[in-house]
This record gives sequence, structure tokens and C-alpha cells, in this order.
Amino acid sequence: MTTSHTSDANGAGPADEAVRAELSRLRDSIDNIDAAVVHMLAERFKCTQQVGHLKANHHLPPADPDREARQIARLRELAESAKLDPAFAEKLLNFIIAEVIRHHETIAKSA
Ligand SMILES: O=C(O)C(=O)C[C@]1(C(=O)O)C=C[C@@H](O)C=C1
Repeated sequence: MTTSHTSDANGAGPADEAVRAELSRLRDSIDNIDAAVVHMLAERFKCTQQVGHLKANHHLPPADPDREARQIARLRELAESAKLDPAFAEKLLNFIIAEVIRHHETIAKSA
């Protein structure tokens, strides 16, 4: 059914157009945030690669559980004050650190 005051050629009316514009605006911001996350992670991995070489050169173990415990406690507090689920923040950090430890192990094997 087509009614000229609510629909255009695609069956979308003025309200749908506003919704599409809002969705597009929000998605532009999401794309910018995702790009920032990628750039920040790339910088973090540049640092951790250096840590990996330092540890391998000085025969230090790839993982440091005490350091991780401090990082998790700190990140959970930051998450809480930012109204982000602390459990999610912890899972994300653990996911990143697991990848870093894998890199450290690769560096140590090739040293
Ligand atoms: O700080 C270190 O010792 C690191 O190797 C870096 C890092 C991290 O990614 O933050 C990774 C592994 C360790 O278990 C703890 C922290």
C-alpha cells in the first residue's frame, strides 16, 4: 500500500528518513571509535613487542601474573567509573594479554 504522505518510492516515509540519518550518524561515530581502538591497539602491541625482546634478552618469563593482577584490578576500577561492565573490561584485557604472551613466547623461541 502506498500513501503519499507517509511513503516515498522505497516505501520509506519522513520518519524512516530521520531514522536512517540518525543511524548513519551513529555509525560514522562507531567507525571513528573502531579506528581509534585499532590504532591504540597497534601502539600497545608496538610497546609489548619491545617488552618481549627485553624479556627474551634477559631470560625473563613471558608472563607476569602479579603485573596482570594489578592491571586487572586497575582496569576494573576504571571500567566501573566509566560505567562499563568490569567483567567485560577484564575479559578484554585477558584476551589482549593472552595474545601478547603468545608473541613473547615466539620471540623467546627465536632468540
Ligand atoms: O608487562 C609485562 O611484563 C608484559 O609482558 C606486558 C603484559 C601486557 O600485555 O600488559 C603481557 C604479559 C604479562 O603477563 C603482563 C603484561
